[in-house]
Amino acid sequence: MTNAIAYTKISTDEFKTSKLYSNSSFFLLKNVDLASSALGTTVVDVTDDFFAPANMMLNPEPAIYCPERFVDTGSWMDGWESKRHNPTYDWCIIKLGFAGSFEGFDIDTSYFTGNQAPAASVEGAYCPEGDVQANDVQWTEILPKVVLPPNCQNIFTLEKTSAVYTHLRLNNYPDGGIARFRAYGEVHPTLPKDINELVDLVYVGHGGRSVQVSDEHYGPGDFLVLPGRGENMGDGWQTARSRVEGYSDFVVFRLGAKGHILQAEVDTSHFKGNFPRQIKLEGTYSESVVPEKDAKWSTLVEPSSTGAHGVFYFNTAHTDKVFTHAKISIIPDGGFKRLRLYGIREGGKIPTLPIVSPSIPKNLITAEPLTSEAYAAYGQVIQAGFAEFVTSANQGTAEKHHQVAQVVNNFPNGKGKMHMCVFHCRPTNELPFTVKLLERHPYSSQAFIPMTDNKSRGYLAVVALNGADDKPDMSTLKAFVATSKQGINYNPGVWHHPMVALEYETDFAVVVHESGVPADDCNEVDTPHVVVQVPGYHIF
Ligand SMILES: NC(=O)N[C@@H](O)C(=O)O
Repeated sequence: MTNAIAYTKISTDEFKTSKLYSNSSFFLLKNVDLASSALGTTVVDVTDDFFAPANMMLNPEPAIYCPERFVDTGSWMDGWESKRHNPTYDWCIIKLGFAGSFEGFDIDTSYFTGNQAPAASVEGAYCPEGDVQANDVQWTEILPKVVLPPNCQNIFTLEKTSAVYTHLRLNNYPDGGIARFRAYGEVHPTLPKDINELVDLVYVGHGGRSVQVSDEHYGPGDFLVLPGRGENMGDGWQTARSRVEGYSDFVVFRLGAKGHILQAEVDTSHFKGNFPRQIKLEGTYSESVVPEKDAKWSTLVEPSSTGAHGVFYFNTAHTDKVFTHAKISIIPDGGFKRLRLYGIREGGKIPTLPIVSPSIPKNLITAEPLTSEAYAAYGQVIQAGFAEFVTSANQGTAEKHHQVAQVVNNFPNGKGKMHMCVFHCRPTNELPFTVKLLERHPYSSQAFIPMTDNKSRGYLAVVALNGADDKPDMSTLKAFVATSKQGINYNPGVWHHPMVALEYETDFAVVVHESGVPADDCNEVDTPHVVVQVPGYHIF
């Protein structure tokens, strides 16, 4: 169907002041690149991407060029590149992370100099469910066939906003390479039907958009409201270093829906040396896209500290008020990964406060520091300084801390033999850590004693007592963070997770009795999944 929208091709310089990019109040909102993989957009199907995979077009990072790099199909290219001599044309169907309407496109042929796609067009389809390639799905041309010079951005603004689509089809005439495909527009918000449901009012999928940013030197303010928690610091908002006394950076968001803001979540994941010393949150009500200069701002969260690589929750003031915009300030500068503003839309029923953040998994426990007292029901901590009986030893050159742990052999008929071994443990790369199984040694205690070269952040001990059904009693599940100066001894029959070393490879000397009969030496069971967050590590 060809009812393409009239368009204007603009230069790269004009882009920064065009409606596609500018977040000044003169133009419409700064548009978001709905084709970005950062929004969850993916390639559904492509006719051919022999030289380079189509999904690379969706990478939010700019394309790069590595002329010296070759792969088995030819030159390595950063983008989509189909093979030569297509008698008709290639196409690529992408499923948008969020349905949206469009203001323009950038079909970027950077670094494709003799193998670029000479021409392209863009179509859209609205197919929230089912197969977008089914015969009854209607595809509408949004951008007609346009010429693509090599090695440059090709930016097209539409004379009017397109309809709302869930999928785009990029047609590549007849074949060749496209480095990046940007589809600038606005998310078509999908908010829960139940107005009393707690929602993240600033989330991009709910229509949240940045409308003013003081500085986004290293990463755009929009990144704060993207899905997920990103992969690294590049997925967050980050400013330049300020050198002015009393300075602070900020982002003003227009909420996806006006409402009561009840709790703020600030995620500083991967911001380990540049997280904000403090944050401040304000709200206002304005019918304008960008609040007026004299807008009245209410302080929802007074300047409050954050920290490295973590998630911080702040209950807000003025929960009775309805806001249309929120302003998050970072003092003095820096950056963080995500901002969530949990609230109730105007007209909805405000729940009992404070709320429990919906981002905290229901099956979450937090690891606590390992101490003899806290661990007593499960076994003993092997460390100096806590024994009841200490004597001088080694001609006065040492102290002997007596009987810090009970080494127990309950094997019947003397079947168990004491063994010492070493566990060389690689650190977990999964934090928060999900417990899915536990093990026990029915007849023997088991001691783990770290032997580190001081490169250890310690380890995680997850334990549970035995239940009446002879399975782990999950109500007694606890998680402890042990330092590299603490050993741990599991009492016979105490359920525990296999060793979880943190951050560095760690060797453990292990003392246990074994009979050589597997069922008597160790039992392992699957458990309901429990998420363990470890303070100071990547946490929810
Ligand atoms: N990527 C790549 O090698 N492309 C060229 O070989 C070509 O366009 O055929």
